Amino acid sequence: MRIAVASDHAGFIQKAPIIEHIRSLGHEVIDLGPATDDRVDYPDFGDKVGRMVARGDADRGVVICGTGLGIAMTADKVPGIRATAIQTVQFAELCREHNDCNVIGLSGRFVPLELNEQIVDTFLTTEFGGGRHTGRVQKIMREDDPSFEGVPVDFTGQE
Ligand SMILES: O=C(CO)[C@H](O)[C@H](O)[C@H](O)COP(=O)(O)O
Repeated sequence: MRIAVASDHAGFIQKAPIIEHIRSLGHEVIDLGPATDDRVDYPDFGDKVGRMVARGDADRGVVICGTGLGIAMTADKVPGIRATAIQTVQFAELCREHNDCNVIGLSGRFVPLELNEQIVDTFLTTEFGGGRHTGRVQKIMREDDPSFEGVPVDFTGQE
């Protein structure tokens, strides 16, 4: 697969080893920066990865900031992206199996590299489960999203 990767200054320390790790698994990596650990704004980099995955120029994305939260929030704003911050291997598995997550946010400050590498392994090897999850994922994406496939949305209880 082609994997887009980016960070901010707080995630920068883990970006190179995570890229190396992803390449060692046989994937192609597109490094969307930054090139140094100078202070930057994480939304600029979350957005770049989200757009690249949404365009289909990358299959999945990995974004790294201090917590993994803000950079994942930003990627998730791009239509077609289902991004979330992940801190455990089990959540990495479930975000793929249940949510067809295509971008994960990692914490460069609070989660050790070894655990983040295991999270990435799981994120890249777990397939979407389909079945009962398909319609739910469609409801996440709403009608104006390019990946919406026409499943009727029933937001029960919605005003
Ligand atoms: O975690 C983050 C956003 O969710 C960022 O990486 C930073 O840790 C956070 O914005 C704090 O930035 P700082 O300039 O390093 O204090």
